[in-house]
Amino acid sequence: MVQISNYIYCKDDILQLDMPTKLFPNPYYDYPYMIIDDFFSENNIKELNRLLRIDDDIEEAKVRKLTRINSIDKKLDKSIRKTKIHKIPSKFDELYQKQFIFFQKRIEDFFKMALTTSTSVQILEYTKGSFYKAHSDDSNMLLKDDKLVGFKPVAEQRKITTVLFLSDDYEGGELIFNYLYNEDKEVVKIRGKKGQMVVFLSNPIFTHEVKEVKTGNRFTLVQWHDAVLN
Ligand SMILES: O=C(O)CCC(=O)C(=O)O
Ligand SMILES: [Fe+2]
Repeated sequence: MVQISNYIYCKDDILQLDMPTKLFPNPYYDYPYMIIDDFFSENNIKELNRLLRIDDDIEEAKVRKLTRINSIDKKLDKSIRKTKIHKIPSKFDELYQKQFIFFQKRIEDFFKMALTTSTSVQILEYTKGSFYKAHSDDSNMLLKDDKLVGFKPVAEQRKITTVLFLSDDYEGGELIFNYLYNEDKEVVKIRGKKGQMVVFLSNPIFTHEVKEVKTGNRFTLVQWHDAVLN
């Protein structure tokens, strides 16, 4: 294991792989990711949950599946991802933008980057049985005979991922960082409280997964951000 911050370690084998977008935050931090408490207030979360739970304008999420090296099939692949997507209600889109601008400087200082453009906001719903298998947000995994041999960037400017937890009344559904471990050599598992945002780098070191939801509904608001390094 290689220590990448005061309390977090990274598996050695992953570091040997071909990974053009590899990047780490400052190694002197306690954690290599940021947690922002109360990005949304309790009242806002409550109102947004009410709207989402009656919203039936949902879409099944698609995943770009890498079939052969250099060939990406955009088929819906249920073995990789099973989630639904909601549009953010417009009132909350404005509120989200306002809050994001408020926290942007802190995010930029933490990662020593300047954010440029961001994707539009997506609200994901994970009902019982939903999951999202291990993936990196800026690259596809390159497999050879079912063995991971490296990563191929799909979005080189994409540097930062934000996940805002909108609910916490569910079991399962942990956000796992597959290659990161704590001091007790346990894989890093995040169980965000509603209203909390987790901010992490989008590169393969921060490959992540959402474990299957066992009960309840897990809602997250995700966004990917392009940035330039300071
Ligand atoms: O729902 C989550 O916690 C993570 C979603 C995710 O990894 C993504 O959309 O890229
Ligand atoms: Fe992701």
